[in-house]
Amino acid sequence: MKENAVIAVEGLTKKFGDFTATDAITFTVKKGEIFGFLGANGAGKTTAMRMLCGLSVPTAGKAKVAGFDVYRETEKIKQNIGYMSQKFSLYEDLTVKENIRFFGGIYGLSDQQIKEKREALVQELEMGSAINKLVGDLPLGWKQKLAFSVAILHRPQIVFLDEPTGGVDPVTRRQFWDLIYKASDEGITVFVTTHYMDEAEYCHRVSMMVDGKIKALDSPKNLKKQFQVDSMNEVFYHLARQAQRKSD
Ligand SMILES: Nc1ncnc2c1ncn2[C@@H]1O[C@H](COP(=O)(O)OP(=O)(O)OP(=O)(O)O)[C@@H](O)[C@H]1O
Repeated sequence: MKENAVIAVEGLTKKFGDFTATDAITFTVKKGEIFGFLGANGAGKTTAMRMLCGLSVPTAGKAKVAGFDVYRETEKIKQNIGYMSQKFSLYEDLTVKENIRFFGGIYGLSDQQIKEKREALVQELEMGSAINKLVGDLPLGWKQKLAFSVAILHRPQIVFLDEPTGGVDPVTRRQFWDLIYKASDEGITVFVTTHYMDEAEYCHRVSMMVDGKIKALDSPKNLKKQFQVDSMNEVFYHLARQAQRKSD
């Protein structure tokens, strides 16, 4: 593994029968880096992310996540990562406090650690008044910020975010990204999929996936230069229109 690489992927492939969902992808991600993992619907992002999280066995290729092998050390991987998706995050029928206690317990934190983390988190998110509210009753933007903070409660090496800000406006997304930058400054690596191009602009580097393959990978600035365009939106459009694969 390259020095400083917390994710190292080489020729990683996943087939479902004859269909190759993720096709020999190769890249590395550095400690503290914010790595955007982009692609049109059906490009193969979720499939790749599931392999990196130790939730799905690759068909071929190699990958190490937090120094652990995706074939043999999936339990170690799960202990060293955080995960947040639009679909699975917090329990809506538990309060903010109960969610923090529940996930803190799952991550193996002591009662004292959970209390300290909870106090810091509530202060950071300015959520003191909501601590005993049901998560289901909170505005979506608050839920997402809370879900992110809970996903890094145990200070994992890497946090995987699968379309974390779906459905909220650019201002709320920007606030969410302040939390991402803070985590990155603390050395947590952020691996994020998104369909929002304002978020792509916020990443240190972005990979663009088309039909299972990585077609471009660089900083937003260099990608714009490479494709001679002014925005990540145009970079995305340029690449995504090459896709043959139909989205679901
Ligand atoms: N378990 C499975 N069995 C068969 N095909 C699958 C399976 N999981 C995913 N696929 C197919 O693999 C392709 C890639 O899917 P994947 O969910 O990884 O894409 P994605 O880039 O995450 O898309 P989206 O942005 O819509 O979530 C799709 O064509 C999908 O239908």
